[in-house]
Order: sequence, then C-alpha cells, then structure tokens
Amino acid sequence: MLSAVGPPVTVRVPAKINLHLAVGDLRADGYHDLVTVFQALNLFDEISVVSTHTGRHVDRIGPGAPGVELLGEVTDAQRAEIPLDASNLAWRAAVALAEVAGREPDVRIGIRKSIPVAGGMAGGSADAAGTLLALTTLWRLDLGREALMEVAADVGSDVAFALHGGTALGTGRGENLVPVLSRHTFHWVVALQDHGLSTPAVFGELDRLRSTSTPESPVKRVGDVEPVLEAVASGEARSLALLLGNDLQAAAVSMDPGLRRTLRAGVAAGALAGVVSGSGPTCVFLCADGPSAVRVAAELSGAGVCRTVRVAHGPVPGARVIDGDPARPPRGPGGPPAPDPGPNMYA
Ligand SMILES: C[C@](O)(CO)[C@H](O)COP(=O)(O)OP(=O)(O)OC[C@H]1O[C@@H](n2ccc(N)nc2=O)[C@H](O)[C@@H]1O
Ligand SMILES: Nc1ncnc2c1ncn2[C@@H]1O[C@H](COP(=O)(O)OP(=O)(O)OP(=O)(O)O)[C@@H](O)[C@H]1O
Repeated sequence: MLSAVGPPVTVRVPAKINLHLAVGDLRADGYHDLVTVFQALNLFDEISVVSTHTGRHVDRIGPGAPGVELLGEVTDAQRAEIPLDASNLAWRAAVALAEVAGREPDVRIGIRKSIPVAGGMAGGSADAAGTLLALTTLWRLDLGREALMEVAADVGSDVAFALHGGTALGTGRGENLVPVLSRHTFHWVVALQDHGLSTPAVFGELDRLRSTSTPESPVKRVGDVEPVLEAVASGEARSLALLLGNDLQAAAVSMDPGLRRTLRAGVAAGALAGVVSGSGPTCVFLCADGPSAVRVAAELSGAGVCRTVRVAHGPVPGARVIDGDPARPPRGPGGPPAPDPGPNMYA
C-alpha cells in the first residue's frame, strides 16, 4: 500500500510481443532501424502514483519519500533484477515528464509486476508508459497525445507502444506507430524462462552474426511486413502462424541455445507456430483458439523447457487509468470492477 499525500492514481498497462520484427543495420547512434508489428497481450503491470508534495517540504527519506517501490507479492528474482533507484524506467519516465511539465517529480511510484523482467515483453517500458499516464492524470496535465508520445519515445523505444496498445506497425527505433486494423482476437501461449537476456546484448549478437555471415550459412532476414498486416486483418490464425518472424531470434538462440528446444516443444504440443518475443528469451506460441491454447499450455508446462507458461490473448488496449481518475467513480466495494476501464485518451 502506497502512502503519501492524497489518493493514488492507478494505471494498468500491457506487455507486448512482436509478430514481425525486421532489424536493419546498426545506425551511427547505436540503434537499429526496425519494421515491427507490435501486439499488446493481457499480461499487465499496475502502476500507482501518489504525490509526496506536502506543500511545506519534500521529505527525501522514508516510506513516503519520492521514489519507486514494488507492490504486492514480490519474487526474489524481481527484487534482484528490478532497480529501485534513478535507473528504474518508471522513475526515468517521471523525471522526463516533470521536466516537460516544469515541476519536481515529487511522487512515489508503486509497481505491481506481472510482466516478466528482461523477457522481451517490454515490462520496464510498460512501467514507464504507465507512469506517464498516471502522472498526466495526477498532475492534471493538458499535454496532447503527440507531446506525450514524444516523452515516451525519449524514455525508450517500446514505451510509446505500451501507451498505444492494440496492434500497431512500428518504424524508426520502434517509436513511430501506426495502428493496424485488428478486430479479431489471437490466442497465445507465453513460455517464460528463469533468466533474462539483455536487449543491447541481443542486438549486438545479431550484428556479430551478420558480420560473420557467409553465402553458405547466411543469417536469414524476415520477409515483407504487408502479408503480416493482411493476416492480422483477416483474423486467420493459420495465415498469421506462417508469417511470424523475428530477426532477433537467431541472436537470442545463439546466446541461449536452449530456446531451440522450447520453440520445438511448443509446436509439438499443438501450437500453430512459435517465435521468440522481441529480444527474448520469452517464446510465444500462436494457437488456433482459446481451448487449444489451454491444452498447449498444459502440455508445454510439463515439457521441462521453460520456467512457467501463461495463456494470453491479444490485442488488448494500451495503458488505462483504472483507479483514482477524478473523472471516474472509485474502484472497490460499490465502485466498478477494475478491468475494462474505458477509452484510452492516448490511442
Ligand atoms: C527488441 C524490442 O523490444 C522490439 O520491440 C525493442 O527494440 C527494444 O526496445 P527497448 O527495450 O525500449 O530499447 P531501448 O531502451 O530504447 O534501447 C536499449 C538498447 O537496445 C538497442 N536497440 C534498441 C532499439 C532499437 N531500435 N535498436 C537497438 O539497437 C540499443 O543497443 C539500445 O541501447
Ligand atoms: N520498471 C522496471 N521493470 C523491469 N526492469 C526494469 C525496470 N526499470 C529498469 N529495469 C531494468 O531494465 C532491464 C530490462 O527490463 P525489461 O523487463 O524492460 O526487459 P525487456 O522486457 O527485455 O525489454 P524490451 O522487451 O523492451 O527489450 C532489467 O533487467 C532491469 O535491470
């Protein structure tokens, strides 16, 4: 429970996967140009923000002081892996937004974590996006969507999509987004590992593999994005399954060869196809329908090829205020249930 000054604002924000991820060559600024199709899945982190501004002074130490904390059940791995200092992506987002708003980041940020850490599902980016939306609400900022998206892109390449949600085509570093027509739900099994992979290290490994590639054993690149967009629009899981592709997969598998077994096991369990999510090591499997996803998850969880599995679906909306918005009635007894919190101001 966060305690400070005033009621908290709580935002729910989804994980992402990449249905298609084409990676260009290394740019001078250390990034790679991408052409990617993002989809938001129903694995969510929750971000709660409270003001620590007392009107007299800002206490810099103690439980009500500005900063970040983990809420709810926290695993040892989360405690070890998630920094609670100024490098936390949620805090970096708060500092960036405060600068734009011309004020102090005099807030306490609570993170209830469900998205795997360093799993290629943009968990840290989700927390940054959730913080941006929560603080926009808490501080009653009248920023337009474009301005908020710009702050998001400065914090990280995946942050803008976490605000946006749904299915979207991403270009540039991944921050330039165009919504993709997707009225149909796709059913996924998500295979989580007990370790993470560093995103810059995976991009670096792809550069290394490409620099040592030979005509006899080339590093393959994914095909064009248009057929993927058509398959998404058609809602046909079997068409989409044939087109899932990720240029970072070769690099993730090179760094973590066990992922090959995980990918094979998902298809053997009945999935239509599997792919490494983003920079990995999480693998996602597209299934024919919801019941099939439940069966695949049950079989995969007994196969000894991952730490745990989750059944998920997408697309789902991006970051949403679920509690504390002055324009909405409170959640909890007497209030509305938490899920499905209405239209997204920023999508
Ligand atoms: C792999 C993806 O998840 C696919 O959606 C993203 O490209 C990664 O996005 P992210 O984690 O938000 O990445 P950032 O925090 O912006 O960048 C982390 C590091 O990843 C590498 N990076 C990231 C994005 C990009 N288009 N090219 C890159 O080379 C760079 O080394 C960068 O320093
Ligand atoms: N709020 C946060 N949640 C998780 N990790 C964070 C957070 N802030 C900073 N980090 C750091 O960022 C690293 C990457 O975490 P994250 O969970 O975002 O990886 P990822 O899902 O692979 O990212 P992406 O898919 O965007 O490449 C972690 O190892 C951790 O040290």
